[in-house]
Amino acid sequence: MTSARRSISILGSTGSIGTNTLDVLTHLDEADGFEVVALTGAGNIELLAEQAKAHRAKLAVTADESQYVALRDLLSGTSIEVAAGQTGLLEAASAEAQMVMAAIVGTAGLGPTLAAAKRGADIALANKECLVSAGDLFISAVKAGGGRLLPVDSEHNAIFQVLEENQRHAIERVILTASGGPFRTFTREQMAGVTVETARAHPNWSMGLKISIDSASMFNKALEMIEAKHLFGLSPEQVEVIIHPQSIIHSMVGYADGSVLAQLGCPDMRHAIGYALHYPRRGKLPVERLDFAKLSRLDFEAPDETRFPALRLARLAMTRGGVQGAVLNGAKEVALEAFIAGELPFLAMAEIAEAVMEELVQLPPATTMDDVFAADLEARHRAKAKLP
Ligand SMILES: NC(=O)C1=CN([C@@H]2O[C@H](COP(=O)(O)OP(=O)(O)OC[C@H]3O[C@@H](n4cnc5c(N)ncnc54)[C@H](OP(=O)(O)O)[C@@H]3O)[C@@H](O)[C@H]2O)C=CC1
Ligand SMILES: CC(=O)[C@@H](O)[C@H](O)COP(=O)(O)O
Ligand SMILES: [Mn+2]
Repeated sequence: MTSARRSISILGSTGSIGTNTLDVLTHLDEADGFEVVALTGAGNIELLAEQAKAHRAKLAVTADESQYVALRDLLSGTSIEVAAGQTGLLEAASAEAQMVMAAIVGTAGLGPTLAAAKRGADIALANKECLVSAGDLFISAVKAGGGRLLPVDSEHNAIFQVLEENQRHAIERVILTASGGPFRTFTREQMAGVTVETARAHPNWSMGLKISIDSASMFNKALEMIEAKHLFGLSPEQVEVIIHPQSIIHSMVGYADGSVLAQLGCPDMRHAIGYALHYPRRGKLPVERLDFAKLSRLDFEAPDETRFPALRLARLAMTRGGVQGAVLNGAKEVALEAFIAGELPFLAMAEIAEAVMEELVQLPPATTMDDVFAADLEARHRAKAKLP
């Protein structure tokens, strides 16, 4: 008896996670294969059209409404439907695919991912901002929809792999590994004048522009601390960070008996993506195998919250709770865009995020998603007002 092929939509298929996901799909055994339902991108419509044709997608969506006609022209003569804008993204998220890879960058991914979660799709979650901004409300939406939440962010995927469900009561801590980024050994004086080009040059991972710069400021790890808290139901004190410059250990779980379980692999996102696509089984993946003799050593250092204040801000956001995660992330996104545009120095990103968090410390906790979006918007307004 043959079982029906599973189906998947990829929100953000033209990005780093999106293209890696399509690559993994092409390498899956026939029995593990997926039909591709919807693919979405934003500015890169040539790649989106190419992907949609190659993977026989039913729907291709650009988030950029001004690109609708151009995308439609690129796909004319095919049976692939075309849509654009926020409505198009929601159409893609709502199309009947069993799994949705959430790989849009930033808070822009929250609305569409939520729509997919509410209709009960399994969510392969790369977009950490969903959990940073909406936290437990996002988890509740997934639970109410009835789909699975499969972490794709490499650290959280690692924890998911080694977290023994029947030992949940005995989890003492999770230890997120951090590469330290390109400025791991820099003084604050050295960091003051860094450029986008040096900040985007991650030592180990090939990723999109924004997450690469977030790794350099360690805002990426800050977001991941908040992501881990919500994903695994932890207290702020249970979330630790350790600098591990080689990015071979992707994270660890420490148990009440002192044992620490870790997941290791080469720094290649196809590990985490492939794990989510195969889940709950494991399957073959086209990734490099670790050669421990060549590796010879793994290093660790304590994180420095003075040089990388983003980590301190994450702890503040976790301890305060409420909408402080949404505020931190919204303000950070505005500051990051300004840094990328050459309008803000590197160290000012954390200064702006902290100032906005202090201004909005009294915002009440979110009871609905509208409260989350409102907090995000307010944080953006406040951050914009602080730009030079
Ligand atoms: N890259 C990685 O290895 C990892 C990424 N993540 C997380 O995964 C997410 C995606 O990251 P990454 O793949 O690096 O990002 P990229 O910048 O490479 O890709 C982002 C994707 O989102 C699309 N996009 C951009 N802006 C919008 C918008 N406003 N509305 C809708 N779609 C938009 C882009 O379209 P287009 O390119 O066509 O403009 C692209 O498809 C992020 O949340 C990141 O933090 C987590 C762990 C690892
Ligand atoms: C691949 C991945 O999950 C990234 O989030 C990565 O962890 C970034 O590296 P840093 O540890 O430098 O933030
Ligand atoms: Mn990560």
